[in-house]
Amino acid sequence: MTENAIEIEGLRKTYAATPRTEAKEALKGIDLNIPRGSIFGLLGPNGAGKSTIINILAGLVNKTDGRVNIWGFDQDKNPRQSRAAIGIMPQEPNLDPFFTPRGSLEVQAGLYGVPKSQRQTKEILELIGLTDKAEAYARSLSGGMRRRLLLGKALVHTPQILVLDEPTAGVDIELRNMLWANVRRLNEEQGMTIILTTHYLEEAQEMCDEIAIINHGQLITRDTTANLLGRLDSKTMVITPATETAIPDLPAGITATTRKDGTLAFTYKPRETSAEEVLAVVHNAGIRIADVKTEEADLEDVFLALTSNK
Ligand SMILES: Nc1ncnc2c1ncn2[C@@H]1O[C@H](COP(=O)(O)OP(=O)(O)OP(=O)(O)O)[C@@H](O)[C@H]1O
Repeated sequence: MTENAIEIEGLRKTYAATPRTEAKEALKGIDLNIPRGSIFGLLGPNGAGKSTIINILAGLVNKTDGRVNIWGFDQDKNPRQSRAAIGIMPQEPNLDPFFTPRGSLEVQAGLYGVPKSQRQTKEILELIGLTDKAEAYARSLSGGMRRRLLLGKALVHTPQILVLDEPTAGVDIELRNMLWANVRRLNEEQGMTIILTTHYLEEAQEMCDEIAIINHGQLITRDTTANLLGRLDSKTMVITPATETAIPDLPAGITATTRKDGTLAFTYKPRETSAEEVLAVVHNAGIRIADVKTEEADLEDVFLALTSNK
C-alpha cells in the first residue's frame, strides 16, 4: 500500500479552443505526490492551474494526459473508489436555496450512496456549528454559514482526503479561525489528509506541513514549509539607534539600509554571519541601541523569488 494519499504523474490538461477563445494548455506535465496525513498547500498566482488540478482530482474536469492515483486507486481504472476517497469544498457556494442544512447533507450522502444507518448528519451539523440552523432554508443562511455547510457537504461520505479550494477567500476572521480549527481537528483526530489552495501565503505558512508552488501549469517547487523558508537563508536585524545615525562601514556578508522611520536594517545570511557579528559592527561604530528586533524571510519572499521572471 502506498504511503501517498495522492500520486500525480505527467498530468496535462489542454482546454479545447472555442469560437471565442484559443486552446489553453493549463497543465504542462505535473508530477506530484501528497503524503497521507499531511496538510498540504497548493500555491500559485491566478491562472497557475490550481483549480484545474483540483477539478481533475474531483472528477469534474477530464485530464488530457497523465496518471492520477487517489488513495491507491487509479482514477481511470477505479473511478468510483477514487472519487469516494476524496471530499471537495469548492470555491463557490453551490447550494440549493430551498434545502435546509440537514436536507443538503442528507441529499449529498444519498448521492454518495451512504446508507441511512451510517450517515453522520447530526455529528457533521455539530462540527460545522449549524445544529440550531438545521431546519433553516439555505437562502436564509449568512455567507459564513453557507461556507460551513459546504465543508459539511464535503464530509458526508467520510473521505480520507479533504480538498479545500480557496476556503477563506473573502471570509471574516472569526469564520476563518473556525474553519481552520475544524480542519486541524479532522487532521489530528481522524488523520484526514488535507489539501488546500490559498492565495494567502501567511495562511499556508501557518497551516501547511508541505507546499507545492505551481506557475504557468508547471510545478516550480515542492518542499516542507520549513525547508522552503530555510532556502532563502536571509535575516534582517533592525536596530533603532538612540540618536540619529548613518550606516557604519560594513564587512563583507552584511548589507544595510536606513528605513523611513530612522531604523537601520542589517541583512545577513545566518549560515555565514552570526547575529553577534552584526551586533559587533554596530557596537564598534559607537551606535547606542534603543531597540533591536530580527525579521525572518517569510513565504512571500520565497514565492516572489521563485515565481518572478518565469
Ligand atoms: N474551462 C476552461 N476553459 C478554458 N480555459 C480554462 C478553463 N478553466 C481554466 N482555464 C484556463 O486555464 C488556466 C489555469 O486556470 P486555473 O483556474 O486552473 O488556475 P488557478 O491557479 O486555479 O487560478 P485561480 O487562483 O484564479 O483560481 C488559466 O489560464 C485559465 O484561464
